[in-house]
Formats: sequence, C-alpha cells, structure tokens
Amino acid sequence: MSSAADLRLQTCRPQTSALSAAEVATYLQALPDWQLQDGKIVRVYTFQNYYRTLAFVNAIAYTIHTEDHHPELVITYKQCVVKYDTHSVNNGQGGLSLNDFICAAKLDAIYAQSVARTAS
Ligand SMILES: C[C@H](O)[C@H](O)[C@H]1CNC2=NC(N)=NC(=O)C2=N1
Repeated sequence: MSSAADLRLQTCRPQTSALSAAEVATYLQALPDWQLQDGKIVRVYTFQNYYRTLAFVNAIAYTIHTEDHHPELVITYKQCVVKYDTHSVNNGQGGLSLNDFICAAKLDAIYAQSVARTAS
C-alpha cells in the first residue's frame, strides 16, 4: 500500500498503461481529499482570499513543470480546483496513471505547508 508520503517522494515517468480500478481505489484511500470525477482525480483547495489562491498556484508551478505533468486548474476567488489525468495511457485515449497520484500527493504537501504558514 502506497501512503501519501510514499507517493510524494516518487518522480513522474512516461506512462503507457492505465491503473486498474482497484489500483485507483487504493491510491484514493491514501489521498482522501481527492475524488474520482469523469475519469480524472479532482481536489478543491480552499483559501482565505484571491491573493492566497494565486500564491498557491505560483507555489505549485515549479513542481508541475519539473514533473512535466500539468493539471487542469480552475481558479476562483477562494478556490483552486485541480484535475489530473494522463493523456498517454489507454493508447492515447487517456486515463489515470501513477503520475496523477504522485503529483496529487506533492500538491497536497505544498498546500499543507502554505496553510500552516498562513493559519493565524
Ligand atoms: C511528454 C509529456 O510528458 C506529456 O505530454 C505530458 C505533459 N503533461 C501532461 N499533463 C497531464 N496532466 N497529463 C499528461 O498526460 C501529460 N503529458
């Protein structure tokens, strides 16, 4: 069983095979704030205001770039909705791969740090 801590220490690699439904369920247990939605994993991150929402987006940019795995981001005043899937699996039709869960765990760690720093 991969914990969130195990996942965030891994690095994205090119993926051609999608995870099975059972594997997806197992990884979602490790990342309880993420949900399966229309074949993607989705998390809503919440913030105090627009500035902090944008600060989070800037904080995750480096990880997104270095992992070369790019989420769909929907940014509103106090929310950033993050959606991940992998285009290259299922013969290019898309699906979920380990990369999606690695990045989800990395983004969760960045969020936990940013909320801890701005708590009061
Ligand atoms: C070659 C390169 O790794 C791929 O095109 C990457 C780029 N970023 C990506 N981002 C996401 N979210 N899914 C992908 O399948 C994907 N593929």
